[in-house]
Order: sequence, then C-alpha cells, then structure tokens
Amino acid sequence: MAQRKPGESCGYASSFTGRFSSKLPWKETLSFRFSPSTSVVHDYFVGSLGEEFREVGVVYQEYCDAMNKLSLEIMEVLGISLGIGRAHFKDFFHGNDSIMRLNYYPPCQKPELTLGTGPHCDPTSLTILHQDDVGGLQVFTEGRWRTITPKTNAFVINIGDTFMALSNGRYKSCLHRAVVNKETARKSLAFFLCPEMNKVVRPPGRLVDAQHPRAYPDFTWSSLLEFTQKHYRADMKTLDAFSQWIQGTLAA
Ligand SMILES: C=C1C[C@]23C[C@H]1CC[C@H]2[C@]1(C)CCC[C@@](C)(C(=O)O)[C@H]1[C@@H]3C(=O)O
Ligand SMILES: O=C(O)CCC(=O)C(=O)O
Ligand SMILES: [Fe+2]
Repeated sequence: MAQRKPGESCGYASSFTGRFSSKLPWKETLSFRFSPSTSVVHDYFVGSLGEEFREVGVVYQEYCDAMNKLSLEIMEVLGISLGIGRAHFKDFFHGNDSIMRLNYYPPCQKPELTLGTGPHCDPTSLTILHQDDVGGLQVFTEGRWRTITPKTNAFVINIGDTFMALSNGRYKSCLHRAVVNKETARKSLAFFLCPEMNKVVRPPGRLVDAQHPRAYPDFTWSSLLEFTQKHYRADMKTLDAFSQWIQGTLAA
C-alpha cells in the first residue's frame, strides 16, 4: 500500500530500481504531501500505514505545520532582501502543495563506491533540512565539496530551482549531495516547499529589467515536478534541461 509507484512523488521507495537503471542512491525514502490547514499528513499515516501509526502521524502533522510556518517567514525575509517587500513571496506560497521526505541511509561497506543522494539542486522552492548527528550532507561551493557539519538545534535551508526562477536568478539553487559511511546509519528530514500545482512560476516585474532579462520561461510547478518524475532525474542542470524541454515541446 505504501509502495511508491512510478511517476508518483509519495510513498516508500528503496533502491529506486523501479526508476533508474544506474547510479542507484544508497537510501530508502518515505515521501508524503503537505497542504496548509489540512490534516493530510496525519491522514496519510493512518490511512496508508495503519492505525498503529496514528501517534507518528500526529507528530509529523505538527512538524509539517511548523515547517510551513517557518517557510513563510523565510519567504518574507527573502522578499525584503530583494526589495520587493515581505508579502510577495509569502502570499505566493500561502497556499502550497509541499512534499515531506524522510531519508534513511544504511551503512555501506564500500561507501566510496556509491552516494546516499547524488549531486543535485532541489527542483522545489525552499528546503528545510533536519539532519541527525551522523553527518553526510555536502554542498559544492568554490570548486569543491564541503561537509555541512550537523548542528543539533539548527536546520539547513536550501534554495531550490523553482525559487531561483521566481527570483529571476538572483538567488541560485544550491548544488548538494549526501555521502554514506561504513559504521552508522544516517537519517534526515527534508521539507520541500512547493507552490500550488497550477500556479505560474513567474518573477515579479521589479526583478526583470534591461540588466536582468528573464532567466527562465513561465512554467507551472506541476509541469516541473512531472518532468523530474517521468522524464529527467533531477541533477545540477534540471532547470536548464526543463526550459529547453518546454520550449522544444511548445515549438513542436
Ligand atoms: C521534487 C522532488 C524530486 C526529488 C525529491 C523532491 C526534491 C528533491 C528531488 C531529488 C532528491 C533530487 C536528487 C534525485 C532524486 C531522484 C533522489 O535522489 O531522490 C530526487 C527526488 C525524486 O525525484 O524522487
Ligand atoms: O540527506 C541529506 O542530507 C540531503 C537529502 C537531499 O538533498 C534531498 O532529499 O533532496
Ligand atoms: Fe536535496
């Protein structure tokens, strides 16, 4: 029942053999949807995983509600930082159709031969990541992979591709990966803020001018999500590949 089906972004997935034929990530994942002012998270745990998961469902419902609140506060700060005011992005994400993902990375006897999660930019808008104290998240900056040391009471916040497009490229989505180790399993919780499915991703006019022409075409989040689920494994070039893909399909 909980098994994730090809093309869907919810459910349990291990080894990803159903989706990819090479570079399989060394991880298991459980992904589910979140929408504000609903009990969809709690209902998923009870409805798909069973009555014995009711308590866990309550906890993750509360966690996702808190992540939603934090995401909208961060969107206010990002709007102020770009000079377009606190309301613009906060209102854009007031209704959202976000994804919560639980990552489990088993120990690996030959960790140098694989990756927990390969190099990528999150195609989503904003990621709030809670990692445990094992360590393994790395970000590629200034020419090399740098480990993000776990901090107990801190979250890691990533800009994703969709927000890069919304900010007309002023913010860049962050290239990152997760390595594994021989001794200890690692777990992380990733809350991916996503707009409502059919909302058009278009930067505010104030961020487009002669010096800053449009960096990406208009698109809906549902079309980018479908691209990553059915046509293209998200990597560090997803948005460029997606832009070419939609312009190609429009021209056809
Ligand atoms: C919309 C999504 C697709 C992925 C989960 C969320 C945000 C991150 C994406 C992902 C983790 C990027 C690396 C490749 C991927 C296939 C994975 O390793 O899980 C991506 C997720 C996915 O397509 O399931
Ligand atoms: O587990 C981590 O530290 C990173 C996971 C990640 O990048 C993702 O799920 O998109
Ligand atoms: Fe990621």
